[in-house]
Amino acid sequence: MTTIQFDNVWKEYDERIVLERVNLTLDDHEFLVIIGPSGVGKTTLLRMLLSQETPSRGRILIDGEPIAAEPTADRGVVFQRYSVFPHRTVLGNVMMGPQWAQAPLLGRLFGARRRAVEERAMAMLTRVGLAEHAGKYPAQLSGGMQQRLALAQALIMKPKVLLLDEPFGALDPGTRKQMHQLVGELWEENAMTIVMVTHDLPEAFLLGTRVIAVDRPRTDPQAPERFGATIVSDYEAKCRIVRDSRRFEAERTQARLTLVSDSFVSAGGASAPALVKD
Ligand SMILES: Nc1ncnc2c1ncn2[C@@H]1O[C@H](COP(=O)(O)OP(=O)(O)OP(=O)(O)O)[C@@H](O)[C@H]1O
Repeated sequence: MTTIQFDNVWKEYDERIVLERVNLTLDDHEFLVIIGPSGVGKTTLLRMLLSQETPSRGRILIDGEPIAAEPTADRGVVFQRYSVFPHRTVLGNVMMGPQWAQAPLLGRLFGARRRAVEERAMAMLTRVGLAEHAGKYPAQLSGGMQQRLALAQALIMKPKVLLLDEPFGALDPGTRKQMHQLVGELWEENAMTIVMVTHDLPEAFLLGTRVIAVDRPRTDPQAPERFGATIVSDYEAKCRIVRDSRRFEAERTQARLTLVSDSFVSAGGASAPALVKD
């Protein structure tokens, strides 16, 4: 269960007001999409949700508590340009987060603990369709594959909130469509809250349960820094019945996955891949 609240949030850089009076309450398992003109402050909103920036005024609450001052593992992020590490293999990239979480000094695990993380990472790579590329380096992958890797890297940390900053902006239309499908499925399966920035309106309404437009409602041509942007429109992008039926479908899929993996364990005595679709 994750709720997010922006309570009269402002962001100023020196004399310049970028965002003002941002008030927003997000329900659990929402897929919020932020749209708006270039330079208006969309990424700044995401960066505040990651604790990479702090509000100049107001506060942000997650599950009713003030947001942590530092970035934490329960908030994952995928950027437009690849946030993966070029000198690590695909598998190495996905294993990195859990290894640092469990071994904060060395960033490396050994023995059974390493094998357990490797198994989880392989299951995640299977889920995003990259298992057969586990030994490759990011430069050997296409743009869409690199974004799937970035998603796997974020999701293995089981974030409560996933932040997506124009994650499909650099992809061709076909790959984009596949990524829409994948992100929609992962959102349902992982029961997390997603906040995504995009410039693509159809994409916003296809994926979002809620879409907000951010813009400057007033401007002073003599002093453009005087007024900031805020939420100027707020659309419920999917009616309750569509959301409920999608959730029902996801729960059915999850139940099938559990069944498949249980029968695999009892039949073979070995551990099953965590996520295998029938
Ligand atoms: N660290 C910073 N110091 C000063 N100004 C900044 C800083 N970070 C962002 N800004 C300014 O804040 C404004 C909003 O930037 P932001 O990147 O959030 O916009 P955006 O809506 O995401 O833009 P785009 O759609 O082009 O990515 C910009 O004018 C930018 O120059």
